[in-house]
Amino acid sequence: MQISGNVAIVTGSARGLGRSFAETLLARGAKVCLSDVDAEKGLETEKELQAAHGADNVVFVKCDVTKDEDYNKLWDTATEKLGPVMLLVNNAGIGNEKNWQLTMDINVGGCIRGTNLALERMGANKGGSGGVVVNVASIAGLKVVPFGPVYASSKHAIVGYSRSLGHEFYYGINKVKVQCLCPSFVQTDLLVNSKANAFSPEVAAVLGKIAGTFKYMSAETVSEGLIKLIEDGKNGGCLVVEAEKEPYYVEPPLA
Ligand SMILES: NC(=O)c1ccc[n+]([C@@H]2O[C@H](COP(=O)([O-])OP(=O)(O)OC[C@H]3O[C@@H](n4cnc5c(N)ncnc54)[C@H](O)[C@@H]3O)[C@@H](O)[C@H]2O)c1
Ligand SMILES: CCCCC/C=C\C=C\[C@H](O)C/C=C\C/C=C\CCCC(=O)O
Repeated sequence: MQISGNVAIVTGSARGLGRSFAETLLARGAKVCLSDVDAEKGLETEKELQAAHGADNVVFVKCDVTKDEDYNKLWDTATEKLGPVMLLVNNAGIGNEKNWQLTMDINVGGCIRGTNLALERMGANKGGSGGVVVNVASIAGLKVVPFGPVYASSKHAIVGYSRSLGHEFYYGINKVKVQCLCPSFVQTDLLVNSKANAFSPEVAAVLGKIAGTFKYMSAETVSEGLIKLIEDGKNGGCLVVEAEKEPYYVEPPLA
């Protein structure tokens, strides 16, 4: 899909990777609707990005991805203020092994709620003109993660969901491409919060050593991966982004 001139929604974009995705899409000529459960930080980010990219190109709408009614309002406001939405990046996510229900509801439920709404609003079979959904999974959706089994299972679910819905069978009906992005580590608040909500002190200690164990990438490196995924337009594509490697597509076995 061409990015310039199109309208995108990015969930969880008040900070971290979501903010970087929004900045990169804006730099490529898209209009972006920021959204987050944290309205204070979201409005601060809106102000900064409007100053950098133009007040008519960025808007913030509060949306808790666990709430259907918030998603509906988000889509309506984005369309009203920026134009027809062609790209949804389901990015909001947490790592809370203690509150596993919340982790599943945000990480998996948020992607499914957002994707369902996107199919309803963009689907060619529903009067829309098609579009693209990118679900932000993680390399934790493809690997064993001893320090985060709940987080890993939420990300495995997103990979399976995106690859399945990204099947040609669905595209033939709705003309909406569904893809997923699987980054390795980036230093964001996610890691800090995951450590605070770790399953046990032993696991928290392991999370405290991530910096010395794995290589971090910049958020910009991951954002370049997002752009590649959107521009390649590989329906059902699952793109891995790791430090010091070119981004690469994976097809888990038994496909
Ligand atoms: N940081 C990494 O190393 C890394 C690697 C791979 C994938 N990811 C994924 O990238 C995404 C973004 O993570 P990040 O590292 O930028 O984390 P982050 O904590 O910096 O940002 C997450 C954002 O999501 C928002 N959020 C939390 N709950 C929400 C809800 N219910 N509704 C709406 N917004 C909500 C937060 O307020 C925050 O702004 C997550 O899905 C994460 O799993 C992160
Ligand atoms: C308790 C939650 C787990 C940690 C969550 C915090 C940050 C998350 C970052 C990313 O999503 C990556 C998470 C795990 C990566 C898993 C394996 C790393 C293997 C890297 C490699 O082999 O190169």
